[in-house]
Amino acid sequence: MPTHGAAAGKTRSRGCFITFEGIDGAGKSSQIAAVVALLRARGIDVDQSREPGGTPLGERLRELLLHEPMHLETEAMLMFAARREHLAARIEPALAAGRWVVCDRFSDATFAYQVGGRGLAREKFEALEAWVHPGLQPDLTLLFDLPPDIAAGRVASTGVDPDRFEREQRDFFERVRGAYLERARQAPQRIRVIDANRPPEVIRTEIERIVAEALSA
Ligand SMILES: Nc1ncnc2c1ncn2[C@@H]1O[C@H](COP(=O)(O)OP(=O)(O)O)[C@@H](O)[C@H]1O
Ligand SMILES: Cc1cn([C@H]2C[C@H](O)[C@@H](COP(=O)(O)OP(=O)(O)O)O2)c(=O)[nH]c1=O
Repeated sequence: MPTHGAAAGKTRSRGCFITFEGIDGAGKSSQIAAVVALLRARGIDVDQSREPGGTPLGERLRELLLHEPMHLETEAMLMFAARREHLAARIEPALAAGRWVVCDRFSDATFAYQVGGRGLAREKFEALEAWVHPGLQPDLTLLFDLPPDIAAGRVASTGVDPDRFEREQRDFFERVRGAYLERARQAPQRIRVIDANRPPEVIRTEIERIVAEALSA
């Protein structure tokens, strides 16, 4: 974990990159604001963002990705095109300036949804990842893990019209969940699996402990 020199009043160092992941309805959006508030209360300069999106172009690509039917490989490449722009225009400059970046989803989501959920060839995912962000991964990823039937119930209860991904069936989300857990097993130091089938306050306490650990590392 990089030092948080700006917060501690030491020499400014590279910022920390934290991502949130999980299937739709896992509850990550509800917790991101709390983490950002916690970090800001500690004097850390935080840029909160999301994928797909995070830049004007990325948000336009998000609209297409969430609503326009397309080939699986088009979908994967557009996710990485939006990410390339996001890294160049926002993430890299922020981290280089010592700001922290808290992002709702990153490349683990492409592994989970496009490789796990849709069946994109792994080598194609790996090639895109190596092209778009060689040597860069989040410093910490909080993976919200939840059975798909419970997550689907939560999504339905919001009353918001489901997008192209949210309309997928349970077996799709079983594969997405499995791919996320596989990715977590490959990078256990970086990806912390959170049992999201608990009350929000309990999850929040656990996340605050993990982030506090990151702060003191
Ligand atoms: N731990 C939780 N227990 C029960 N309901 C939750 C929990 N966390 C979030 N929710 C509810 O589930 C819905 C989806 O949560 P949200 O944070 O938008 O999920 P995500 O961003 O992971 O798709 C919202 O209505 C939210 O209030
Ligand atoms: C970043 C990313 C998102 N997605 C999908 C997951 C989500 O269904 C959708 C939008 O993400 P998000 O806004 O996080 O959805 P929600 O808040 O409802 O959980 O995009 C991918 O399929 N691949 C990706 O690389």
